[in-house]
Amino acid sequence: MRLGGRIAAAIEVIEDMDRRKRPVADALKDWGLSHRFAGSGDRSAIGNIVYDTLRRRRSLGFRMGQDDTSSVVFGAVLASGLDADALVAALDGDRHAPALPADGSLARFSAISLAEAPAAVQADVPDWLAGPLQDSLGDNWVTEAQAFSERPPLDMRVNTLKAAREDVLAELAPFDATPCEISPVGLRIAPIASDGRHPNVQVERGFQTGAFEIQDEGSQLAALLSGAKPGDTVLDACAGAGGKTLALAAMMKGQGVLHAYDTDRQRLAPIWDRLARAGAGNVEVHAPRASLGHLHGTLDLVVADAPCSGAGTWRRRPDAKWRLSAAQLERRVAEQAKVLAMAEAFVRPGGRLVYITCSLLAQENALQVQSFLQQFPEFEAEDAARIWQETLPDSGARYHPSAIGAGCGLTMTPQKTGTDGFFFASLTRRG
Ligand SMILES: C[S@@+](CC[C@H](N)C(=O)[O-])C[C@H]1O[C@@H](n2cnc3c(N)ncnc32)[C@H](O)[C@@H]1O
Repeated sequence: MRLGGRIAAAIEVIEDMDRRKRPVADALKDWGLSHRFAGSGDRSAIGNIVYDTLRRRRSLGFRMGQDDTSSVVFGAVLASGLDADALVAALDGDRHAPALPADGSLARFSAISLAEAPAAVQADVPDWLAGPLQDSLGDNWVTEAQAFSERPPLDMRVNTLKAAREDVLAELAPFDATPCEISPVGLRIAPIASDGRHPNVQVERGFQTGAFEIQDEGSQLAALLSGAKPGDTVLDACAGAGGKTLALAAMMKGQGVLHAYDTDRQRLAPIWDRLARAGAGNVEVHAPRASLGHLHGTLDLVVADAPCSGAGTWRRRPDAKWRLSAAQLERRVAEQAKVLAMAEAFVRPGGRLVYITCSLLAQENALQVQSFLQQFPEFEAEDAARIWQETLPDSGARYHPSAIGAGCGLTMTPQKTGTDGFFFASLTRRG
């Protein structure tokens, strides 16, 4: 396919996503199924155009002077480094190319400065999120939000139950993997450049044999900060597909008991295969509706990796940024309060409740913790800065906890820690 066909395909995918109000990954998958002639190079190029467009949908519309889907897709192609003349030349004679945007918008794109745009446009977020993001991220919120519009790296967590980081690093050397800057068990492959795509590391021997998992560095750090250790009794109260469960199991080195629970059997389903592959032998998975009453008041550590807006993952799921509504956010906040109220009952006196979200919104994070502490005064927040320093002593000055927002919790962001956005708080039951 030539560039014109790829642009036309990207427009088709985004229009399908908008019309059917569904995740972009589904729209892309369907496009692939109904266009089997497209090769893998075309598919990744189209995917990149689609995701680049969604990450910067508003600012691209501003720079083009119009925000219809075709214009913003053309904007994303220009933003990738092709100038307007080269773009026009590349489409010349291509019968699959869509019509060029209205006169002047290609020229306007490079002439106009984004600094002239309203803050929410510069930040590439819906208007209603400007206030909550400013309240959550402070004066620097536009720069913070812009970092969520960058392409993300591919991060992996080495499973120390099965392998050492150097061994996996050697296996992934052909893909230019490097050690993560903060996580001592993390490896990173840089964000996709131009038309390329990340390697399918899941077909590598190390993945198949459980030596590593795909997991964002922020998620790895949140698990490490929880401080689970060999011999502990732990509950992963929102285990989902087991991303944190696997990380906690590795920290516990097979000693102690790790209970994994989730209310959604569909989400929990992959956990069995993943645990087997990882060699995590000390995990007891509890099916939805199982009674965990016998564990009340007994556990050293309860991890509540709560359902949330997912705002911290906008680099990877930019479509979610535009779908999120104030009503949905309110629902997530209510669910989190419910999860915390469920989870606290399992913590023994002196034990800890660790609260994690992949969000940066204060309503889901610090304010949620404050409201919990008011309702359950037998808990107190630990100093998150101290936990960061003790857990990650080699994380360097750039990642000094004061830069990450210490207090009742820590917020990691692409801008501050080079990770997805994550919030972490540790609450101790007095006793
Ligand atoms: C952020 S996801 C968990 C991700 C998972 N811990 C991981 O690292 O892969 C949140 C999970 O909470 C679950 N959940 C929602 N409400 C719950 C509740 N009241 N009790 C337990 N789990 C709940 C959801 O089904 C979802 O799987």
